[in-house]
Formats: sequence, C-alpha cells, structure tokens
Amino acid sequence: MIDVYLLSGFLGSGKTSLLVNLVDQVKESGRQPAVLMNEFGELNIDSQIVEDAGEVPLKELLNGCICCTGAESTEAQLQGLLADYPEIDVLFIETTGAAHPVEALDAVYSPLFAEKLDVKGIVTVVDAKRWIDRDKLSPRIQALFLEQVRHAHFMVLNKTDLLTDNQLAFVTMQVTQFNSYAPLVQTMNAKVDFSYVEKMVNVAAPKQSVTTGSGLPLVSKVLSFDAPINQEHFEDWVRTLPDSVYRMKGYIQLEGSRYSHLFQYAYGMVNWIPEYMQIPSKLVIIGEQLTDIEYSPKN
Ligand SMILES: Nc1nc2c(ncn2[C@@H]2O[C@H](COP(=O)(O)OP(=O)(O)OP(=O)(O)O)[C@@H](O)[C@H]2O)c(=O)[nH]1
Repeated sequence: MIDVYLLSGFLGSGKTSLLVNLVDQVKESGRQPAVLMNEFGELNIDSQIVEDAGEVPLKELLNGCICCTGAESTEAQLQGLLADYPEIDVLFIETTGAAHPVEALDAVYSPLFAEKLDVKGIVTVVDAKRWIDRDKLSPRIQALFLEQVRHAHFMVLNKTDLLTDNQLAFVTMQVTQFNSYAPLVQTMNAKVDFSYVEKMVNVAAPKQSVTTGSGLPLVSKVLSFDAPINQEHFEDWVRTLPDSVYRMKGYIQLEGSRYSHLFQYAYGMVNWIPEYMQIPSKLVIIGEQLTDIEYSPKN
C-alpha cells in the first residue's frame, strides 16, 4: 500500500514549502516519494520547485483544481503515476489553496485504488498571520479557509515568525478550539518532522473498520460485494443513510446487467453510468462516523 497525504491550506500558506520538506525527508528515510499537484493557470511554478528538489515522480494537473478538473482526470493522472512508478512508497497530493478538502479527498477515493492507496489523512497548513486577518476575506473565502482547518487530520500552524508571542498563543488556542482532534505544530517555513506527522496522523485517526483512510471527522469505508446487486433495493438502502454520508462512488454489478455500472452519490442524488467491462464491485463511502454502515443484499 502507498501512504497518501493530502496537503491542504490556503493560497500562500506554505504548502509548497511543506511539500519540499516532506519529500526530502521521505527520500532521506530511504523511501520513494511521489507528488501529484495541481494549480490554477498554465504556469506551474510549484512543480518546478519540486523538480529542482531532485528525482521525484510528479504529475500535475494544470488548468483547474483537483476538484473541478473532475475526479476522472485525477484518477487518470493517478493511474498513470502508479503505472509508471510501481515502487512509490509515499504519495503527497498538493491541493490548490482554493480546493475544498472533501472534494480533494473525493478525487483520491476511487474504487480503482482501494487496494493500492492508504489515505492517511489531510495535512492542513494554517497561515497564522492570515488567521488573525481572516475577517478581511470575503465570506465565501473565509468559509473555505475554515473548512480547510475543520477537516484537517494534522495541522501545521505556519508563519509563526510574523506573530508576537501573545498573538501566537491566542491563534493556537482559537485554531485548536476550532478543530480539537487534529494535532497541531507551530512552524516557520513549514518545517515539520515527517515521522511526527506519520505518527500523529495515526493517533488522530484511530482505525475503525475502514479499508482505506481513516480519521475524524472525515472517514472512508469500502464495501465489497460478491454477488450482483438489486438496483431498487440498493437505492432504498441509500435513502436510509444518515446525512453524515457525504459522498459515495463505486463500480457495481447490477442484477440483469452484463457489465458493471459506475455509481455516484452526492448531496442525496444518485447517478448510474453503464461501463463496458466487468469491474469488481466495490463502493467507497466518504463521510463521518461510518462504522455501522453496512449493506445487506436482498435475499
Ligand atoms: N514569513 C514567512 N514566510 C513564509 C513562511 N512559510 C512560507 N513563507 C513564504 O510564503 C510564500 C508562500 O509559500 P508557499 O510554500 O509557496 O505557499 P503555498 O501554500 O504553496 O502557496 P500557493 O501555491 O500560492 O497556494 C513564499 O514566499 C514563502 O517563502 C513562514 O513560516 N514565514
């Protein structure tokens, strides 16, 4: 399994600095890192910085973010990366500062990778200076900034050099109140010990009955099905699910169909798209508190 970390954080918070640091540390530990990054616009400055850091497999998604270029495009990029570099140990995915962490996670939780990727969690870089000035952001951007903090499994409170001791104590208290389950480190230039991140992400994310990824509040769970599924019965089950299920997707073999269907669920809506091949039936669920969620096929 490849350990996967999503690096989230507001524009300019220090994600690229963190990425370069972590990639170096993974290499020093004798493991093979890889990077998937995306940015707005054609000019990709960040990937240049990472390439300069040495031989690291890298895929980039230009023209849009991981969420709006579509999960399919990310899936294709990931598939390409995994095929080209079978020896990857740790994969970092830098999301654009404008990405909502749930959507960024969504892109990596593909049923195609359920057995290959171990999504460890979201590491959010919080710009300490920006936190103080966040009232100056527009309401929509402010909400995104807070969502990135709320969904973190590990927080890097960066740019601490720009704050007084009092301000730093105050910001740290506020941020940890806002997200009280994720460990936090205070940094300059996003310098953090990767072995500490690895250890603490696991502490913050106790393994439940999940196959890939884990953590609070966002968790994922994979259900596998051996026999074809009755569509009506399945959709009835979907309607019984709690609001804490945000997103589901999977390849499902339906009764009466020769090939699999791609199943998508978001915001209460279901969507089925026929595929032209048989793919093992697996459903990836993303949400909060999923331990009790199981599907019992129609007898
Ligand atoms: N003062 C100060 N500046 C920092 C710190 N960390 C990063 N910076 C600077 O902040 C700027 C943005 O850093 P990046 O690492 O590129 O941040 P990013 O989140 O990848 O930025 P985007 O790609 O725009 O989203 C750079 O000019 C860094 O040198 C810090 O701890 N203190």
